[in-house]
Amino acid sequence: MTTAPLTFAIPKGRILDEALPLMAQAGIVPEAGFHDKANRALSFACEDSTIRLIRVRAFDVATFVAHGAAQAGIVGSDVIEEFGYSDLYAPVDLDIGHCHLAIAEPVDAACDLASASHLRIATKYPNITRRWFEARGVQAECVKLNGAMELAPSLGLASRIVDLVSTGQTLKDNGMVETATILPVSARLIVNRVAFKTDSARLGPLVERFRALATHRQAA
Ligand SMILES: Nc1ncnc2c1ncn2[C@@H]1O[C@H](COP(=O)(O)OP(=O)(O)OP(=O)(O)O)[C@@H](O)[C@H]1O
Ligand SMILES: O=P(O)(O)OC[C@H]1O[C@H](OP(=O)(O)OP(=O)(O)O)[C@H](O)[C@@H]1O
Repeated sequence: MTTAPLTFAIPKGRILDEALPLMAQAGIVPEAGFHDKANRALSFACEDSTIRLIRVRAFDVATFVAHGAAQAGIVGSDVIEEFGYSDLYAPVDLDIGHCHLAIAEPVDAACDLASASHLRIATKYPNITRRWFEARGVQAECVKLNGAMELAPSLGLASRIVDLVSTGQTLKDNGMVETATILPVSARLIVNRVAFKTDSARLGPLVERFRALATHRQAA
């Protein structure tokens, strides 16, 4: 009987450049076609034929793995927190993809965050945002956007945004200032909990390889 390859999900964009060298050290090396920008394929064989890669949007990495369509993957802790999938196990902080989730407002914001009881906030992270404000007695009405959050205040869509910040350049270039940090973010190895039990022979060593690499990076 031939066993199906393990499906390993990775995000298309930012994390990928940092994740690929780490994956290679853990024995996951995609076929050459993966690096061809003109290639529209979404699923790729690996040098190790027991693993195949799928390249999907960051939020979808968590969904594929939580539902068992992929058995493991790499995703930001922001995405893990936002979904809160109980079927996801995130055993290793990979120490890559560092940024943070923050509240930001226009430099000349009219209303004071401390005295507000209700706020309209543009974000890709409505669950994290609602929870954070609720814990501080503020009702957050979230307008879900998928990008370009920084435009929302100047166009009257929301008074604040909750978005990822890395260098702070995007906020600066759009006349905004960070007022609070909600969550530090880094990329994690994620595994489907059921698969981790039923396919421990393959997933156990894979997790251990990434764990050893992360420990080594953090010690360096
Ligand atoms: N400056 C940053 N801005 C956004 N995300 C960052 C940044 N630095 C690290 N990240 C991480 O990268 C992840 C986004 O990954 P990536 O860009 O691969 O997603 P994507 O699939 O291209 O996103 P989208 O679905 O928004 O198009 C975030 O979830 C976060 O964990
Ligand atoms: O602090 P900085 O270094 O400027 O990075 C932060 C920006 O990066 C992300 O956007 P991204 O470039 O991923 O595009 P997006 O708007 O499509 O999410 C994020 O949403 C911010 O807009």
